[in-house]
Amino acid sequence: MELSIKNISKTYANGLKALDNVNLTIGKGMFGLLGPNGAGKSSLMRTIAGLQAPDSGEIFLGDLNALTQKEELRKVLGYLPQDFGFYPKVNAVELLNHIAILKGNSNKSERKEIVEGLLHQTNLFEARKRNVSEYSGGMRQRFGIAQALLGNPKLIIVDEPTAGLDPMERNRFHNLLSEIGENTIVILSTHIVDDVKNLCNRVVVLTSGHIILDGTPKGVIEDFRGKIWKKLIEKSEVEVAKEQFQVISTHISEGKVEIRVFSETQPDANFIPVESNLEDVYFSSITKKIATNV
Ligand SMILES: Nc1ncnc2c1ncn2[C@@H]1O[C@H](COP(=O)(O)OP(=O)(O)OP(=O)(O)O)[C@@H](O)[C@H]1O
Repeated sequence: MELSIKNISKTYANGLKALDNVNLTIGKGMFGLLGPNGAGKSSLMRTIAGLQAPDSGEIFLGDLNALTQKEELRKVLGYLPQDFGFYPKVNAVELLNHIAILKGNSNKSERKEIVEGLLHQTNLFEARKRNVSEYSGGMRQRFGIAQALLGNPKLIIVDEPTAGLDPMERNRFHNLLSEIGENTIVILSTHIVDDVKNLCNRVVVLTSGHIILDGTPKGVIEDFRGKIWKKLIEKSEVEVAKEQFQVISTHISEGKVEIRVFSETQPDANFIPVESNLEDVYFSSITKKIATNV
C-alpha cells in the first residue's frame, strides 16, 4: 500500500502559503520529513491526518480517498501530534482502553489483550497504573506511540517526537519506531537530522512549503561528495566568510571557528575537503534555498 499526495497546496487565512504544490508517493518503511521551523511540516502532517483541508490536491492511502473518506481514514491512521496539550488524570490502561473504544473496538476481552500488548511493546507495562499526566516526557512519547498503534494502523504519523527526550529515551523511541516501520508506512516529521539519518530509508526536505530534496540518506550524501569544504578561521572573520562563501555551519574549535562550506570547487587554497554527512546536505540545501530566495 502507498500513500499518494498529489498537488497539495494550503494558504492560511492570513495569506501565508504553507504548502505549495506538494507531490509525494510514500511506501512502507520509515520516511523522514525534515525542514526548519515554519517549513510547513506540521501543516502537511495535519492535512494527511485529515485534521485540516488543503485548498487543492488529493491524498490517497491505497484506494482510500483520505480527504473525503475521513471515517475510514481514522480507522487506519495512527497520529502522534507535536503536542497533545492535555493529559487527563487517568492511568495508561484506562486511557488506552478508552481510545480503543473510540477507534471502534467493542470487544472487551480483545481490547484488554491489545492494550496489554501495547503497554509491553512500549515498555510502559510497569507504569500502567500511573496517571499519564504524571509521566515523564519520554514516557508520554511512548504512550503517544501506544495510542497511535491502536487498531493496527496502515499509516503512522509522528510529528517531532524526540524533542526534549534524553539520549536513552530517544534511543528507546527510535527502536520502537523502526520496529513499527517494518510493516507500516511511518512518516517522521522533525528538524533533528540525526533522527532521520539513523532511522529513515528516505529523506525529504521541505522549506517554505516546497520539496527541495528527496532521496535516500546514502544517495543524497553521495550527491554532495567532494562539495563540502572546511577551514579554520578567526571569530572576527566569520561575517566576511558568510558573505563570500555558502557557509553551511560554524563550530567553535580551540578558540577558532571551523566553517563548513558548500562549493562545487575548492573555494580557496586554505579549504580542505571533508566527508559530507546528512547534516551538511540538509544545511546546504536549506541555505541554498534561502540564498536563491533573496
Ligand atoms: N493556523 C494557522 N494560521 C496561520 N498561519 C499558520 C497556521 N498554522 C501554521 N501557520 C504558518 O504556516 C507556516 C508553516 O507552519 P508549520 O507549523 O506547518 O511549519 P513546521 O514546519 O511544522 O514548523 P515547526 O518545525 O516550527 O513546527 C508557518 O509560517 C506558520 O506560522
